[in-house]
Amino acid sequence: MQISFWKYEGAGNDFILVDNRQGEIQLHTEQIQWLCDRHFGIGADGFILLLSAEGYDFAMQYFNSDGRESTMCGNGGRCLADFAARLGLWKDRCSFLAIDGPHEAYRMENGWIALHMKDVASIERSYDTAVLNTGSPHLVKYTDHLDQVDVKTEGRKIRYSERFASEGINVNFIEYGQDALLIRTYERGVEDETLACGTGITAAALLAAGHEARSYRIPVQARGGRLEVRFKKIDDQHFTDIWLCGPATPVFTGSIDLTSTAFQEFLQTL
Ligand SMILES: N[C@H](CCC[C@H](N)C(=O)O)C(=O)O
Repeated sequence: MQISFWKYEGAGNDFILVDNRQGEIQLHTEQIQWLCDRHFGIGADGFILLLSAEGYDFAMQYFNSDGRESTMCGNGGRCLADFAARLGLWKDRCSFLAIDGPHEAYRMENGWIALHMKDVASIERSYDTAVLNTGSPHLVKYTDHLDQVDVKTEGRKIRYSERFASEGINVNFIEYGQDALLIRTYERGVEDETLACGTGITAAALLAAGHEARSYRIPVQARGGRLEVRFKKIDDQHFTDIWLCGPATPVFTGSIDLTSTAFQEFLQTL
C-alpha cells in the first residue's frame, strides 16, 4: 500500500504529514516508528494525520516517533495548518480539532503561522523548576549554562524519575539570553533532544513574563530557529489568549510503500 506524505519542519522540529480525510489509512505502532526512523524510514520527530471533523476545517491526530499517539504538538499543529492551506482547506484563518480541543491558526505578515494554544490555569513552581501543561505536560528548569547542559542525559533522568515515569513529561532547560529566551528540550516520546518543541516553548515563555498582569510578546531562540509567544497574563497561575508564532516549512513530498523491504529490515532491528 503506497501512501503520499509531506515532510515539514517547524524551527527544526520535523514531522511527516499525511492527508487521511478519507479515513483509509490505519497504521500500527511499528509502522509509524519505521516512518519516523532516520535510517530505515523517512525520519521525523513526529507523525501527523490530517482528518475531517464536523464543524472544523480539519482535525489533527499526533504520534511521537515512538509510534504512539500523544498529546498536543504545537510545532506540528502549525505545520499541519500550513499543509491544510496548501490543500486549499482555508485561506485567512482556520479552526481545527486536536486532542486538547479546538485551535485556531492564521498566517502572519512574515509568513509564520500563529497557533492559538489552550489556556493555562495552573503552574506548580519550586526553586528553579516549574511544571505546567500547555497541551502537553512540561517541566521547565532554569540554568545559567544552557549550552553545556547534557539535555539527553539530564532530561531522561527527570522524565523517568519516580514522579514522571508512568505518564512521562517533556523537560525544558532555559536561560535568559540578550534578546530572547534560550531553550533546549528533551521530548517525551522522542526520548531525545529535539531542535524545538512548541508546547515547551509556550510553557517557558509564560514563565518568562514579568510580575505585571498584562499582554506579553516573548521572543524565544531554540536550537532549530526563532519563535515568539504572545499571551495575556491574568495572574501567576492564569494565562490566556496564548499564541505560538513561528515558521512552518515544507521540505519535500513523496510516497512510500508500507510493505517495503526497508520496513521488514527495520522490524528485524527491534
Ligand atoms: N513530545 C510531546 C508532543 C510533541 C510536542 C512538541 N513536538 C511540540 O511542538 O509541542 C509529548 O509527547 O508530550
